[in-house]
Amino acid sequence: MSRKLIVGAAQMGPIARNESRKQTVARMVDLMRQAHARGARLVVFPELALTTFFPRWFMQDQSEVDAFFEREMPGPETRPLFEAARELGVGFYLGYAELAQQEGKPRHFNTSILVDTSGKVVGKYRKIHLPGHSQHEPWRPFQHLEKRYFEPGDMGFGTWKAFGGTMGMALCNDRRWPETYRMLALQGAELMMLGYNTPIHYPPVPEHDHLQGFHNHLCMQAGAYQNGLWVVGVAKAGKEEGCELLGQSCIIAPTGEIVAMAGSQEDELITYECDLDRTREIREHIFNFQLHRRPETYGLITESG
Ligand SMILES: NC(=O)N[C@@H](C(=O)O)c1ccc(O)cc1
Repeated sequence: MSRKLIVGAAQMGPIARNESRKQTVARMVDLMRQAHARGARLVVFPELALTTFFPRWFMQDQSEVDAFFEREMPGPETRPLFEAARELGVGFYLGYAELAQQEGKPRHFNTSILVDTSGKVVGKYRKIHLPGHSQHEPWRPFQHLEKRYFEPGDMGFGTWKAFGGTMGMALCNDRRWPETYRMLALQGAELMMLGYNTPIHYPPVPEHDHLQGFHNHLCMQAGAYQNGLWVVGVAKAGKEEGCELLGQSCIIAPTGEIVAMAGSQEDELITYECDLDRTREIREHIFNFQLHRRPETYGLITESG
């Protein structure tokens, strides 16, 4: 199998609170068709791609919260994505809010799945680094209640053999933590897929608002280079329910170079032919883990506190 994989980063523009799953999924299938026309075999969608970014609202009624969650995947409204994968031979990464039943209890996760070109789910990841807060903070112009509506992922960081390589998944805030990339690279990841929803306005430290775009690329470019992997970072962008979300979706080579970037705040597909063998330029040389890492000195990193 070829080690060259044309990957699409399917940035999405705003999703209104009252937009139905059916409408959103139709937008996504359209992006998959564009990807197919450009020869892509894998499309990466944003985090929580099926609905508006609901953690911006404080809700006390759990049924109101649960309306943003998927109880099955695929379900009736998301099935067209899986059918399109099969029809077009285009797999996808999808971020969504997952309501699972584990040992008879409801569990809420911020989840991504990897679906192959036959429409089969081959991997699942549950977001580990949940940002924000868990209580209503009325002083904020909008909330960021991920810590209220989700629990931290319970599956760890994983990789999957698919699309001719070793694929890793992460979600949004995970990209700011170097451990994310290293955990994936140590498991052989050659390409990391990551969807994000990043408000430009950061209420606790507004003097950093103008740095959102810089910090977004800074951490993903560093993560790609220091771990010798491709990074595909995909935004839900634009002014969503009055809240400005960062765009700048991008594909980053293992050298840390941005090789493709979205230029709009709307639904926009960017593609690039990623040669998975290019990971070797880094991993067999400057960051040859076997030769140069000194894990015996890194113990503090895994101690809590
Ligand atoms: N969906 C996310 O994980 N978003 C976070 C991020 O981009 O790291 C984020 C950004 C700004 C905040 O005020 C809170 C959280």
